[in-house]
Amino acid sequence: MKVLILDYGSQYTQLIARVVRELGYYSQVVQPDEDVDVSDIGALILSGGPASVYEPNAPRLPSWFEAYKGKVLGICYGMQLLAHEMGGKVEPGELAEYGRTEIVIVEDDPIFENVPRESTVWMSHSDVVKVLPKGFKVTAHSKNGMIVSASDRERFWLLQFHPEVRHTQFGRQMLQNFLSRICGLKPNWNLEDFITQKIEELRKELSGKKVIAALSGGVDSSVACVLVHRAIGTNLRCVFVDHGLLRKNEPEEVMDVFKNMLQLNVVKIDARERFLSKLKGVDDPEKKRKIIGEEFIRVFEQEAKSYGATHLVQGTIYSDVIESAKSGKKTAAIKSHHNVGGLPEKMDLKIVEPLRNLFKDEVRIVGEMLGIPRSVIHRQPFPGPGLAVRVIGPVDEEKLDILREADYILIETLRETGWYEKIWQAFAVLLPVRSVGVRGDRRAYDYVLAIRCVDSVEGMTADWSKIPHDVLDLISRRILNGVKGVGRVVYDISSKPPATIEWE
Ligand SMILES: Nc1ncnc2c1ncn2[C@@H]1O[C@H](COP(=O)(O)OP(=O)(O)OP(=O)(O)O)[C@@H](O)[C@H]1O
Ligand SMILES: O=c1[nH]c(=O)c2[nH+]cn([C@@H]3O[C@H](COP(=O)(O)O)[C@@H](O)[C@H]3O)c2[nH]1
Ligand SMILES: NC(=O)CC[C@H](N)C(=O)O
Ligand SMILES: [Mg+2]
Repeated sequence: MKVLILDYGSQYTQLIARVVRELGYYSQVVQPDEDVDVSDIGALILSGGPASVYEPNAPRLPSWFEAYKGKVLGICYGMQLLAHEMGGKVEPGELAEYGRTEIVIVEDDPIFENVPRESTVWMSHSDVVKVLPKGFKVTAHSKNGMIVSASDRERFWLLQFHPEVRHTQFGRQMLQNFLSRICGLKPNWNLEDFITQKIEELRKELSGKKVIAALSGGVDSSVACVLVHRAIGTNLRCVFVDHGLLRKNEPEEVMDVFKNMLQLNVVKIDARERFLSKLKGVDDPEKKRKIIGEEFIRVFEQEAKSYGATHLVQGTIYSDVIESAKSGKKTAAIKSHHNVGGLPEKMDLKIVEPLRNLFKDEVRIVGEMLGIPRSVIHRQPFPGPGLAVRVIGPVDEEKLDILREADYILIETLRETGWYEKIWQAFAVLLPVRSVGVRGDRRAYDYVLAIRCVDSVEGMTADWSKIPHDVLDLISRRILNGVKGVGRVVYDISSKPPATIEWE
């Protein structure tokens, strides 16, 4: 039995799924227009969302909703939608509530077991449920008198606030109450069982077959490769592409870890020449990304052929799956992310995605259990197109060398000062701008280098990291003294949105 989460577009939908899993219950996120098997749902949670239920095109309950007879928790939009559909009244509120709100429980309810009468919750709404459907009772008010919680005590529990966010003091307790006391579920999700079952499944599917995997040395593809390796051993060939856009020492380090430490069958393809010649003179970021994606495909096609592979392993994780289900609906295209993601339609290989139901933090735990070194598991993310999107404008060897050296100094300094693991992602960007300086009484005219360090959770939003000035100072002096060609260092203080994390 699983906990099904209906995604009405909230920023926090994935967070609901994660908290539920942390509590020990298997959860899955689906869109309201997706088909599901209702017999397998142990509890249903409706997420929040940006729409207003009284608008004509607002998303509604799924077609299978009537067939589902179990208990339902509606959060924010989910609460408003249930109230509206069952004959209650939802209206624009006079004042919106964003952020911290104090609530008072006014009626005993199993969802509030072990929750004090007064506590702090996190809100993000402007609509309000003015009238509840018949049979419902208000169970908590906000201090300014709004209905923040209600239930019919049989099937439906409604919360106007977000129990899934950490700022809601007793949010986890409430979700735990819903799942165990109200729905009567027993914890059924742990990652050790996941590993054993997955290896068994992979063995059934792949034994006797030749399989290749795109290995970047990043967290996701590494864990996927090690898992498949456990299942089929040397019939797996991991393909690591050196496209000439990797960081200093990266090719050697990746080969050392996977070949020598983890004893995987891994080949490094030296594709520097073909990538760099295709990129020569190309200025437009999207064109650069497309060229790189295309070349990746060509390289993998060749490798699959020469190895006689029928299957390709990818490190797709659950947030990729949720995002791609959403995209194509009304999400604007900001940039083409290269995962080797375009592969499935264009190649004649079956795709194997052992991690497609796991979140990144779960992937990390699985990686640790599989004995992958900490240096890999806690590596900061690095984009498939590599340094090509960090040399702004046309890419050439000279610029790549400058950037490689500066990036190396940045990362080493962050490690030395204990900042590397505190920052979600840190890197240098070489700008196509020169600036005047003075070195030993001589005029200098060198490139400007930007440092980008961000705090984030999944990379969807980000803020620039508040690194102490003395650390920034050390980074700047070391780069200015140690990297020929860089004459000025600047720190990027843009959040995402409106900026993105990478500059291209
Ligand atoms: N240099 C490379 N050689 C082979 N495959 C690559 C390379 N770069 C990227 N890939 C493929 O593209 C996929 C997507 O890259 P992405 O950066 O999202 O994931 P990752 O590298 O596995 O993990 P992380 O998000 O931690 O960097 C990788 O899982 C890998 O399959
Ligand atoms: O595998 C990848 N292929 C790509 O093409 C790509 N572009 C950006 N990124 C990484 O994604 C996160 C968000 O980046 P943006 O804010 O720049 O979109 C950040 O972590 C970026 O490094 C990529 N990863
Ligand atoms: N976060 C939400 O679910 C918001 C619901 C609705 N759009 C409101 O503003 O009240
Ligand atoms: Mg990566």
